[in-house]
Amino acid sequence: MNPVTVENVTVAYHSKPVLQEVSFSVPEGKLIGIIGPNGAGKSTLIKAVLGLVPRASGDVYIYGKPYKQQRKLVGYVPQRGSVDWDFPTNALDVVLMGRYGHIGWFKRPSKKDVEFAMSCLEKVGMKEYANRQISQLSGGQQQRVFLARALAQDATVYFMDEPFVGVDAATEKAIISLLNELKAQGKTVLVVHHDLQTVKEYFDWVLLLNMRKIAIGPTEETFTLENLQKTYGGRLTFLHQQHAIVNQQ
Ligand SMILES: Nc1ncnc2c1ncn2[C@@H]1O[C@H](COP(=O)(O)OP(=O)(O)OP(=O)(O)O)[C@@H](O)[C@H]1O
Repeated sequence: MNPVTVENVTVAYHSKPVLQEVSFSVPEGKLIGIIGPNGAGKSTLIKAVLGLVPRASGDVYIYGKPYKQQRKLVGYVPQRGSVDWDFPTNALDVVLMGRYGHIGWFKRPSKKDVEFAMSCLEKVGMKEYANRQISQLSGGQQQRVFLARALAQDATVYFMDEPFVGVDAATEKAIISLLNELKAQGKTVLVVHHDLQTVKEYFDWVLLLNMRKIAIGPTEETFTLENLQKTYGGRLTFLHQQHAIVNQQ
């Protein structure tokens, strides 16, 4: 069964549509890049799947059932910029938030939960920052803490919104090896991604989006100049660059 199925989803902000009749399914155990220009509706698509913005129409299924019934299966890494980092909390507590689906909101986390959260921090190289206030972490370190929180969720399907933005090369490598680890465990990971140069290297599948679904499928067949042209429109200089990228690889 498909981990994610989106059927005819339309989303409008203040009655202006930003996603129109988007339909697709993704296969299990793949890393899938969501690619498209600024304002294409990539973040909105993720939020619509997770029920964080209302859909004007359409349905979303996670392993064949509505998201509400499958919440526990789904992990989310929001855009770093969308979070209030001044909120007074430390890295460990942020990661423990990922466990609440398992713990229940009104119970205290057990020793086991804390140990598991610490092991997630260790995986992203942030164990020694467990007690550090999140406002006192660098952007890349904050991003790693978010990934640790997603790992703590122990989900089956992950949605990540631009996890590579503002991180250094070492952190980018750490994140991509983590994504590959999740994939090796049979998990499905959908990632909003901007750097077209790394698409072929990182992703098994791509979803090209610009208000509508332009194309979806295995990267090799789908990440073509023709599809990029359809996705990015007539930005000529830009497309020349893409032409070089597509031809280089
Ligand atoms: N809360 C909101 N209220 C009104 N309009 C919004 C809201 N959030 C997003 N939009 C608009 O919806 C469109 C799609 O935004 P979205 O953030 O989904 O695009 P994106 O593809 O993720 O862009 P980017 O690559 O710049 O992050 C944009 O035109 C944006 O201005």
